Amino acid sequence: MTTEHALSFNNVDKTFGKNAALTGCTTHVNVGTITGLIGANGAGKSTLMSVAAGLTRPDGGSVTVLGQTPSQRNIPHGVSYLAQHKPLYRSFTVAEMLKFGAETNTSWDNDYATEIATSTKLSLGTKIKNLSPGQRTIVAIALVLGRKPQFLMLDEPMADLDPLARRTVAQILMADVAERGTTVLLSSHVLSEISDLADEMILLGTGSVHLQGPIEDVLHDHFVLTGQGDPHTVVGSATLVETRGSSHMRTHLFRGPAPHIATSDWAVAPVTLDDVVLGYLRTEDVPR
Ligand SMILES: Nc1ncnc2c1ncn2[C@@H]1O[C@H](COP(=O)(O)OP(=O)(O)OP(=O)(O)O)[C@@H](O)[C@H]1O
Repeated sequence: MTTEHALSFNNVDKTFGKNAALTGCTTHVNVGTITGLIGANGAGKSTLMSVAAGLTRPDGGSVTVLGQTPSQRNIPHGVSYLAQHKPLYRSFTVAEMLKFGAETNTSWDNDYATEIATSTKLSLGTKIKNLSPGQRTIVAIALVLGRKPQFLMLDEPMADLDPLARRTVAQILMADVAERGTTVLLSSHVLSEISDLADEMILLGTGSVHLQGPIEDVLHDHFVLTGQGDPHTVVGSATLVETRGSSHMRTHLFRGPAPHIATSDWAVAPVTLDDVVLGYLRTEDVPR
C-alpha cells in the first residue's frame, strides 16, 4: 500500500460455501481517479466492494482502504459505499432520509445533499416507497455524497436511471471529483458509461484481475489483427488474448505493441473498450 492508493487488495480470497467470489485478488485504486470496475455477472465486483467497506470478511490476503484495514468494527473513516440494492428506509420521506443522514454523520453537508436529492425535481415530502427506482438512486447518491467521503464506492449506480438522470448523476460525480478530490470506484455493465466517466479501469474475471490501468493505456496496449493463417508470424512480441471468426477470416485480439504490417494479407486496427472487455470476458484462458 502506498498513500497514492485509496484501496489496495493483496492476494485476497473470499468464498461463500462452494462459490469462490474472490481468488487471489490483487488490485488497487489510485487516489483522485474515477475507476471503473468491470466484470461479468458473478465476477466478484460486489464482493470486492463489500470487503473494502468492511461489511464482508475476506478469508485470506490483505486489504487496505484509506490506510486502514476494514472490518465490521472498523469501517474506514472517509469511505462511503452505495450497495447495489440501495438501502433506504421505505417509510421515510426524502426530507426524513436526509435528516437521518445529518444525524448519523459527523461530516455532513446538508445543502449539498439536498441539492443532489432535488436535482431531478423530486419533492422532499415524498415517501421513499413512492419514488421510482431511479429517483431512489438519486436520493441514495445524495446520502453517500452528503457524507463528504474521501473514497466513494458505487455498485452499479446507474442501472435504474433514465438517460437524463444518468447524465445528471455523471455530472454530479465528475463535479464532486473535481471540487473535492473524491476518489470513486464505480461498477457498471455499461461500457460507454465507464469510458465516459472513468480514467482507470479494473477488469475482474471470476474473482481475480484480468487487466487494470488507465483506460487510455489499456486501449493503447491492445490491437486487433484480421487475416488468415498464423498471426504469430506477423505480430512480434504481442500476446494473443482471443481469436474469433472462421478459418477464412479470423480476428485476433492482441496485447502488446502493434506491428507494422507490409502485406495485404493482414490488417491491424486500434481497439475500443468493448473489443478489449468482450475479448477478455469471452475467453477463459487469458493472460494474467
Ligand atoms: N452472500 C452470498 N452467498 C453465497 N454466494 C455469494 C454471496 N455473495 C456473492 N456470492 C457469490 O460470489 C460470486 C461473486 O458474486 P458478486 O455478487 O460479488 O458478483 P458481481 O460481479 O457483483 O455480479 P453482478 O454483476 O451479477 O452483480 C458469485 O458466484 C455469487 O453467487
